[in-house]
Amino acid sequence: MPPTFKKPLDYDPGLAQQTLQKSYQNSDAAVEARKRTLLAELGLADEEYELDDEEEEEQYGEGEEGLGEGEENDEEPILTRGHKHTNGTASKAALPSYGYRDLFGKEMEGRRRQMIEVKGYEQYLMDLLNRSGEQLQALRAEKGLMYPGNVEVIPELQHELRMLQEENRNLRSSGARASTDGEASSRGSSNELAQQVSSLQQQLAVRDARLREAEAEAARLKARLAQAADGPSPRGAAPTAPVEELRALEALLAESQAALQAKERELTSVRASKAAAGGSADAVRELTKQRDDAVQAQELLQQQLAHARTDLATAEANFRAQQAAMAAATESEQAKALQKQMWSLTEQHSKKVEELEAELKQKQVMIQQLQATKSDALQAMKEMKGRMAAVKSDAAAAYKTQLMGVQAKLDEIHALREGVLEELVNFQAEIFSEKTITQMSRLVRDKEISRVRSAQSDLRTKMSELDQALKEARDETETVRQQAEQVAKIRELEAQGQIMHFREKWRTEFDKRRKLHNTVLELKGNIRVLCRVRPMLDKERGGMDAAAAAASMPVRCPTEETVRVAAVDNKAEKDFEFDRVLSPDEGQDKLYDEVAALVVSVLDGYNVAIMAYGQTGSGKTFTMEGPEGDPGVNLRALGDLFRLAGERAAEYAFTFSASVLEIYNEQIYDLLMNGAQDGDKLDVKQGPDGMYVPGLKMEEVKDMAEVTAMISRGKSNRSTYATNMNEHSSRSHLVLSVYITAVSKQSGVTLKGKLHLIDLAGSERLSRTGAQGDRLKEAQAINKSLSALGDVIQALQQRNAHIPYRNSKLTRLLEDSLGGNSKCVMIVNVSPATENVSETKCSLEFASRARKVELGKARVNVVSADGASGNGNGVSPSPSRGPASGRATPSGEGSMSRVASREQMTTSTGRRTPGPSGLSR
Ligand SMILES: Nc1ncnc2c1ncn2[C@@H]1O[C@H](COP(=O)(O)OP(=O)(O)OP(=O)(O)O)[C@@H](O)[C@H]1O
Repeated sequence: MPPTFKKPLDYDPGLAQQTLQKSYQNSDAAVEARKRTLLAELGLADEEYELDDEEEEEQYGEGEEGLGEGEENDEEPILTRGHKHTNGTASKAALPSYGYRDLFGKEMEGRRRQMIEVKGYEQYLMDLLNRSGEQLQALRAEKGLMYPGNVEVIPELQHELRMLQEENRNLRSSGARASTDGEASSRGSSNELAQQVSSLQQQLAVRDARLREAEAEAARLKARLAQAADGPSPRGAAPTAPVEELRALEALLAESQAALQAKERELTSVRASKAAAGGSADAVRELTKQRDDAVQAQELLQQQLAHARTDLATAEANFRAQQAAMAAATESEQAKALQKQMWSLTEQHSKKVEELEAELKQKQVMIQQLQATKSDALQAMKEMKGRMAAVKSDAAAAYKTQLMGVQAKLDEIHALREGVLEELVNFQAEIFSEKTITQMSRLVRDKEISRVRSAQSDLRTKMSELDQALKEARDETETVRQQAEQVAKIRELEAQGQIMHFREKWRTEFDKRRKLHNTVLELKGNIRVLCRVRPMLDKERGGMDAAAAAASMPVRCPTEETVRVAAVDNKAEKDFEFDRVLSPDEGQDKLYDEVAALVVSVLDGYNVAIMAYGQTGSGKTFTMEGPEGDPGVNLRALGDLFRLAGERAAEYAFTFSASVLEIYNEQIYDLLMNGAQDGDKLDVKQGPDGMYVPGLKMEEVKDMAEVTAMISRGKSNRSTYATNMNEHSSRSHLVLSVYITAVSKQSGVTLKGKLHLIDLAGSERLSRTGAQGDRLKEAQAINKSLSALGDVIQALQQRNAHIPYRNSKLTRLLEDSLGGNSKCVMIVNVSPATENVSETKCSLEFASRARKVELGKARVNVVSADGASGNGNGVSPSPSRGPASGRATPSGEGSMSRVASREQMTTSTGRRTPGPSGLSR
C-alpha cells in the first residue's frame, strides 16, 4: 500500500517522476531477472512465459473477470495462452495447471509495484528532506537561529529514513525469500502462500504506519517552515483555499488508505478462513479484486492529490505574484501621488512665475511710463528755462530800451524847459530894458505880450504834454519794474534751491566748527584764565589826563597774553601770562568774545562757570553786569544763548530757567524771593543733576526782557536788606545761574547744561582791610570762602584724591562746575592804580595758580530718550557728579597728556612762569 504524503515546499514533480521511473526500471529489471531465474528453475522456456505488461494486464483482467464471471473457468490456468509453441486447444489439455504460479506472479507484481512506490517514496522523502534542510539553512541564515529545533528534526528524519530503507531492503530480501518460499510452496499448498502474503501485508502495514509518521513529521516541519516563511511577513497570509483542498484530499486519501487497510485485513482474515476451510480461491479473488479497486482508487486519489499540489503551487505562485503586484501597485500609487504632487507644485510654480512675469511686465511698463514722464518733464523744464531766459533777456532789453526812451524824453523835456526858461529870462530882460531905455508903444507891447502869452500857452501845452509823457514813462517804468520784480522772483525761486543747499552746507560746517572749537577749548584746558585791567578811574589819575595817566600806570599789557606789573615797593617788575589779557581800552565785546564759545557749549549740555575774581573796585561787577548800555558777560551770554537757541529751534526744543542767589557771611540768600530770609535755611546739596540749592526759586525765562526783569528784581531784593549796597556787594558773592534743557526733536535725547555767572566778593587781604567787628566778620567769611576756593584750586592743581569742596558754600555750589565734567573761566580783574599794585600782584598770582589746574575732559549731561542718564564720553553715568567721576582718577592719562602738552607749550614759548605754590591770600 502506497503511503500518503503531503506536498513539500517547492515539490518538483518532474524530479520525483524521474526518480520513480528509474526505480521502476530497476525494480522491473530485478523482477524480470528473478522471474527468469524462477522459470529456468521450473524448466520453462522464456518464450513460454514471455508476457508484456499489457498482455499481462489484459490477461490478468480477463482472468480476474473470468474468475468473477464464469464458474467453468475456475481451474483454468491463467498462463495457458503464454505457451506459444502449442496451439490453443491442445496446450490447455496437455499442460499442467500453473494457477499458483500465476497467482504468485500477480502477487509478486503487486509487491514489486509496492516496492517501487516505496522506493520512489523514499527517494521523494530524501528529496523532501534535502530541500527542507536547504530551506532551513537558508531560513536560518536569513533569520538567525530562530528555529534551532528544525536542525534536530532533520537528523532524526534522516535516521528514520535510513531505518526505513533498511526495512525496505529487508522487505526486498524477505520478498525474495517469499518468492523462494512461494516456489517451494507452489509445490506445496496455497495456505503457506496466504500466510506469506499475510505476513508481508502486515509488514507493509507497519512500514506504512512508520511512513505516515514520517510524513506527519514532514508535514509538521513544512508547517513550521511555512510559519517561519510567512509569519514575519506583514504582507498578508498565504491563500488558504488550495491548502484546505489539499488537506481534504489528503484526508480522503487517508480514508481510502484506511479502507484499503481494512480490505487487506479482510483479505487476510478471508485467507485465514480459506486456509482454515481448505482454501477458497473465489473469495481470494474477490478480495484481491476489491483490493485492486482500492489501489486504483488510491492511485486516483494520489493523482488528484498531485493535481491539488500543482494547484497549490500555482496558487502560491499566484499569491507571490499578487503580493509582488500589490507591492508594485503600492509603489506605483505612491509614485503616482508623488507625481501628482509634483504636477500640482509645478502648476503652482508656473502660476507664480506667470504672475511674477505679469507683475514684471507691469513694472517695466510703469518704468517706461515714468521714464517717458521724466524725459517729458526734463524737456518741459528745459523749454521753461529757455523761455525764462528769453523772457529775461527780452524784459531786460525792453527795460533798457524803455529806460533809454524815457531818459531821452526826459532829456528833451529838460532841454525844452531850459529853452523856455531862457526865453523867459530874455523876455524879462527885454521888458526891463524897454522900461529903462525907451517907451514902447502900447500896441507893440501888447503884441509882444500876446506873443509871450501865446508862447506861454505853447509852453504850458508842451509842459502838459511833457507831463503826460512823463506819466507814461513812469507807467512804463512801473511795468518794467514789475517785470523786473517777476524776473527777480523767478531768480529767487531758482536761488532757493541753492540756498537750501548752502544752508545745509552751512549747518554741516557750523557743526564741524563747533566741534572743533570745543575740542580746541578742551585741549586748552578747562579752567581758562583771562586777565582784565580796568582803566584808571578819574579819582586815580590825580589830575592827569587820560594819556598821561595811562603812561604812568604800573600795570601794563605788553602782549595779548601778558600782563606786566612794574617794580613797586622794592619789588621787581613781574610778568604774568594768561590765556588772554585784556587791556583797559578793550571793551565788553572783546571780553565776551573770549568766553562766548564756552557760553555756547551750555546749549550742548555742558556745565560752565564764569567767575570774576579780584579786589574790590577792580571791575568785577563792571565785567559781569556792565553799566546800562554797555552790558557785561551776564546779559551778553543770555542774549547769545537765546539767539543760538532760536537758530537751533528746528532741531531742539529749549527750556531756559534761572536763579539768582547771594552768598553772604557763608549764608545763601535767594534774591528772587521777596522779603527777609533766613540764610541758614538754604544749603547746597548734591542731586541727580548735580549740585543744587533745595528751595531756591528757579524761574523760567523765555527772552531777554524776562531775564532783565528777573535780574533787576534780584538786585532790588538785594538792596532792600543791604543797608549799604556798595559795601555789601563787595562782601558777597552773587551767582546768576541759568539752566538749559535741550530736547532733540529727532532723537528725543535731552541735553542739560548749566551756566553759573559769578561776581565774587572782593579778594583783598584781611590784614589790609583793617576791619573790626562786623566788618571783620564779613572779611573773615569772604576770606573763608575765597580761601576755600583757593584750596580747591590747589587740590585740583595737585591732583589730590580729596578735593575740599565742602569747606565753604561757594566751593560746594561750584563743585560740579569746577569738576571734571565742566568748563570754567576765571576772569581776574585788576586795578592799574599804583596803590593797588600789591593786591594786583596777589590776584594775578592766585589766577596764575588757577590757570595750572586741569580739570580733565568736560562731559555732556545727556538724558536718553528713555530717561537714562549718561554723558558724552561715557565715563560716568551721572556726569554732574564731578568728584565721583571727574577726579576719581586725577592722574588719569587724559589729564596727564593735557598737562604735558600745556607744559611743553609753555617751554617752547618760554613765556610761562610758574607761580608760587602757596595759595594764602
Ligand atoms: N573796564 C572798565 N572800563 C571802564 N570802567 C570800569 C571798568 N572796570 C571797572 N570800571 C569802573 O570801576 C569802578 C569799579 O568797578 P566795579 O564796581 O565793577 O568793581 P568791583 O570789583 O565790582 O567792586 P566791588 O567788589 O566793590 O563790587 C566802577 O566805577 C566801574 O565803572
